[in-house]
Amino acid sequence: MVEQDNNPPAVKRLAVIGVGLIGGSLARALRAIGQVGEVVGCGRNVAHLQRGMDLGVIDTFATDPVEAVAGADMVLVAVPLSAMRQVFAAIEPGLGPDTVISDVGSAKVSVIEDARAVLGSALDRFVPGHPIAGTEKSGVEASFPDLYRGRRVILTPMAETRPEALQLVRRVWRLAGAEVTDMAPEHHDEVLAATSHLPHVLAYGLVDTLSRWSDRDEIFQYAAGGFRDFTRIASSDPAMWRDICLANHDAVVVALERYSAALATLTDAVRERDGDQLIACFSNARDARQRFLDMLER
Ligand SMILES: NC(=O)C1=CN([C@@H]2O[C@H](COP(=O)(O)OP(=O)(O)OC[C@H]3O[C@@H](n4cnc5c(N)ncnc54)[C@H](O)[C@@H]3O)[C@@H](O)[C@H]2O)C=CC1
Ligand SMILES: O=C(O)C(=O)Cc1ccc(O)cc1
Repeated sequence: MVEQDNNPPAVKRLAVIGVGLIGGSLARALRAIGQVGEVVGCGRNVAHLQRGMDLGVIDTFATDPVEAVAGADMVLVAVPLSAMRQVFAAIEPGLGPDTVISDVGSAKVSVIEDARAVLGSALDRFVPGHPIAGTEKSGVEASFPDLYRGRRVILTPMAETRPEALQLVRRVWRLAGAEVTDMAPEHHDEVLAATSHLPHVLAYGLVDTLSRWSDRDEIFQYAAGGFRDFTRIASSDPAMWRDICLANHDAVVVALERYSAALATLTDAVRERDGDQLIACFSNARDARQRFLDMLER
């Protein structure tokens, strides 16, 4: 049943800076339930913004960030991590005294540093956020309204974040169907380095290595479903993942080093034909993955 009533929408005017997979999906989710009055898109590419209008994701657009955020009660910054600081600086002069600003960046410490550097007096209305939902696809065409349904969103509020700003952002993500959790930004970056950033680097590393194994792509012809499952995320946007590795470098290096040590131990076990150690590793991994799947179903 679509939730629709005569109450005013949660957000009267939403400005989405960066109308791609993530920003476009939140706009679609709120529109689908009548919880946004108007969506203004902002980006650098007019053809992409026009596509967002044609798809019904945004109502209107502006390429000037100040124009885009004028009169908005909420601004969602959904651009690559390397563009965050420049976008915050560009929107700052257009923000109203009560405009709430949030972002969706995959690393949080770096985004908070960017906001602190340029958001000025609007910093107390900035709510750093990260939806743990996405796909390997990019762009507004890939956006869909149910992306956040049943998924988690992590908010990493700062000491100065106003409670009413946090409340609005929390409400918006809940309306989109997400389960919202608060977390310290440093902890967020460590956890996501392990569960998201490391697997992406591993998938890219595996496919890159195999593609160089032979000068043709011959070995891929013999890959089974497991290879496809393991490497889906290597189809993700390389520039986005470069940005994530650079923004969260300390935690990603720690995760990679821990994984490398575990891989060295596994290599020894295979070399020494230590079947017991292989069984111990594989069984523990299978049990842990089952617990993970059970958690998803709860
Ligand atoms: N793709 C995913 O699965 C997830 C991505 N994220 C984060 O969300 C953010 C956006 O990612 P996606 O939506 O996947 O990317 P996307 O490529 O689909 O969309 C990004 C949009 O930002 C625009 N853009 C780039 N630079 C800009 C600038 N300087 N000013 C205005 N617009 C600009 C692009 O033209 C594009 O429309 C990234 O920070 C990423 O780390 C978070 C969760 C999941
Ligand atoms: O495609 C997938 O499975 C993902 O893992 C998507 C994703 C990418 C980046 C994030 O910060 C969060 C989720």
